[in-house]
Amino acid sequence: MLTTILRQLSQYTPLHDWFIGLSSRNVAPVLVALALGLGLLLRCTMRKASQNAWGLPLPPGPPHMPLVGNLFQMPQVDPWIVYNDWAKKYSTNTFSEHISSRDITYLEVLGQRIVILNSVKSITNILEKKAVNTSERLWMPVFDLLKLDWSFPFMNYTLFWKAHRKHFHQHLGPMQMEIYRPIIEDQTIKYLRALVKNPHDFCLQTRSWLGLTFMRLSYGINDAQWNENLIVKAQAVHQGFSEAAIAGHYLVNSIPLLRHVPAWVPGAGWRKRLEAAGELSREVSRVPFKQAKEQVTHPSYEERATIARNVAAIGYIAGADTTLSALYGLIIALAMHPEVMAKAQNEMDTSIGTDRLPQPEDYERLLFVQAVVKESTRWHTVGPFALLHVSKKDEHSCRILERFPDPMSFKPERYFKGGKHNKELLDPEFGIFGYGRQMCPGRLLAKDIILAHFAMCMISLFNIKPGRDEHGKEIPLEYKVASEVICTPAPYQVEVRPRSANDAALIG
Ligand code: HEM
Repeated sequence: MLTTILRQLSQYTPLHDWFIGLSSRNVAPVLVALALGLGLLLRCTMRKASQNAWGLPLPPGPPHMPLVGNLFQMPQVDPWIVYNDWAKKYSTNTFSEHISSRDITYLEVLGQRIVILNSVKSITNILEKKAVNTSERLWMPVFDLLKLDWSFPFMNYTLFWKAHRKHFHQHLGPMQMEIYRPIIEDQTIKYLRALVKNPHDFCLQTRSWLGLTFMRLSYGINDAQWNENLIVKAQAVHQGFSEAAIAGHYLVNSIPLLRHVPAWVPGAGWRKRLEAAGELSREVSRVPFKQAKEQVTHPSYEERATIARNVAAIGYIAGADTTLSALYGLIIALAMHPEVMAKAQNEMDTSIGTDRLPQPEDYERLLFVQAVVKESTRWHTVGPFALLHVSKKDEHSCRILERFPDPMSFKPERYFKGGKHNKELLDPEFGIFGYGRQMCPGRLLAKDIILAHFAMCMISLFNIKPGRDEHGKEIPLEYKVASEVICTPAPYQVEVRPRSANDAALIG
């Protein structure tokens, strides 16, 4: 039995061939070796886990620690490269005669079938046309400990999920953007003023601006301290979920029985951390809604309380880090391509002048700025694999690649042909926000923040350049991603300064 489990688990490690030869007689020394290895591994990951990719301290509290860290994780190669190789090796055409074999990769891991969709055609056929069958979610054992039953991105395709979706649309549809703009604008102005005074903390300030904006939008409370306290807790829940959702991060996801290991058992510290995060998750999903309801009138409070509070609570958790990652992608793209920045600034100066701040209405006219944002969301894809879709019947899950010529280059010009919109090219928006019935319901808000507020303000008011070291020498920028559930550019340093004194004065 033990040897079988070890052989199965070893599929994820470079030791697979060795484990195949394992017999029940030599299993004891292997277990001792594994225990020692595990101890070492936990020590290493513990040090790493005290900071996130951007070097920002993680919020206090749990759960920053995987049980079996990197042992079962994919090798440190960009996952899309691995999936592309798999597409060549393991493609199949079992599912439909209309889809070619390179469109789909079919794998079986620990008895679980995984289907990777490699093309727009297979995604449309499977996740959109057959959405009734392919819109379930994967519930992991660790989610029970994290008490994520309120979190609707993990709900199956049920009436309860539909009620959440409807509520989300009612409050984040195109008409509602007008209601939210004053809040976004107020927070944006505060952020830009702070940035002019202190351009060094660009990354932290951008994060804080988005966090406060999302909390204000979710609960309607304009109290920075209240919102900040809540952000710290929501961030801990988000971190817990992000780690839990990475395949192989928690052994309990592969061996659900481990859920029942009591927290006092030596080595079960992971359970304590998950349980503490679970308590925070309950708190975040209930308490702020109750407090806010006592303080403000917010349109959503009139609705069914459970759904309204679940939707409010997920706004920050699903929206803030995804949007932040997209902004970090845009910023590094601009800093690495001064010619693109100059062309976008020129378009803004000629279309709206230099004597006022850009307004959301302006962006319809700014075709090149729009192309810059489009290209940055393609070049730096925040969720390259969306969230897993699970099928009810024997069908499928996830997604990937459609070809753009020279895909690794940042070229907003690719969206134009003969001076006009290039209709031959796939709109990168296909895919960025997911597929079918579970396509991201926050996409209008995300686009509003990214384009109508952030991109226009940054491009028209600031110059963004590579950062400098203590000798004043430019630090070369390199785009790499720290790939997890949400892909974030690896930390980089940029210099963000107003283009002129006049620009700084416009912010007040
Ligand atoms: C650039 C920013 C964003 C990106 C790239 C993004 C991307 C995604 C993706 C890929 C999915 C999975 C869709 C699928 O399963 O096929 C998703 C789902 C979701 N997103 Fe977003 N998102 C962003 C911003 C937001 C914002 C601002 C909010 C909330 C205000 C939000 C709320 C949600 C929710 C609630 C779901 C789950 C939907 C469901 O399961 O029915 N997202 N998002």
